[in-house]
Amino acid sequence: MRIRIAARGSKLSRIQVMMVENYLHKLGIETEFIEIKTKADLFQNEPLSKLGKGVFEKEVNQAVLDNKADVAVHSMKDILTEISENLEIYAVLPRDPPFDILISRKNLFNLEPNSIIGTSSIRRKNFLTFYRNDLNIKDLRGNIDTRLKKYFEGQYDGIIIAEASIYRLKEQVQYYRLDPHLFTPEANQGIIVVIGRKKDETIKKIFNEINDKDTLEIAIAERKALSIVGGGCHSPIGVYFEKYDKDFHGIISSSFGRKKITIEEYFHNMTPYEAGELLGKRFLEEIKNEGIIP
Ligand SMILES: NCc1[nH]cc(CCC(=O)O)c1CC(=O)O
Repeated sequence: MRIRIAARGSKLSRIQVMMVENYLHKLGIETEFIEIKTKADLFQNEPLSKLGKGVFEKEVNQAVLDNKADVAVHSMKDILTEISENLEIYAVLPRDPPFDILISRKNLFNLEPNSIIGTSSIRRKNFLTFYRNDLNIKDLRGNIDTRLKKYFEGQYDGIIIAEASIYRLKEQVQYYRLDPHLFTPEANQGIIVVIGRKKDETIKKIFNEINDKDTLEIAIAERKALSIVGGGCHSPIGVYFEKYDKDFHGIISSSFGRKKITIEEYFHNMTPYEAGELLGKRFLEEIKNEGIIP
């Protein structure tokens, strides 16, 4: 048995594939890596907002649909919009650190005024300006290793990225973890997902053994909450769920100029769909009450 795995060729993407391969090799299954170039790789200097939807995953998933590969491996937060009806989620790996981090020599509240902070995420920009409207936010694009290089070269006083990236690349750098109540991560951040063809029962079964059930439930709750509030890929709204035994704990938050709306709640005896839906609905109610949406 040999499984062909499609993914992007960036350093982070290759490591993510190796993490999936480790599980397969333990089951005695051989693997083959198939590198796919996506829009995000071909236009590394363009702002993501200009490239449109599906920049990280479209071509990778297409390789699976075309039977050039058996499965696709992605950062799950890059596939928050609906996937093709002929594809489905086969498995998720246990979640890596889900938080955002500030890579800097000073923490968020000790940075000098006018410090140059790099991020291209609208969610991160909005949270940053909510806490510190005296900072100088500069765009920061490229693969994670490119972004780190720009920081080490001194182009920025700090950059904000996902902790999972540093964890997977095993980079040694000083950083500060951003509290999920203050800086709520993007839905599904830190989760690696394997996607395959709907009808391929043999391969689906193998990944069923690898799947981390709690992580999948958390991922579903976060996706459900985001779909209720109408956010897609790279939404300005952060969503974060944790699971304790049978209970879910959820945070949803977004900054609107000088205002920040954050809802936090525990959900007892509920499915991830129900918990996600309730959290999303409470957030919508709140932004209506606050006059943010009519
Ligand atoms: N948008 C790019 C992207 N997609 C996934 C990750 C991090 C890894 C993960 O969340 O699994 C990153 C980098 C970042 O947000 O800093």
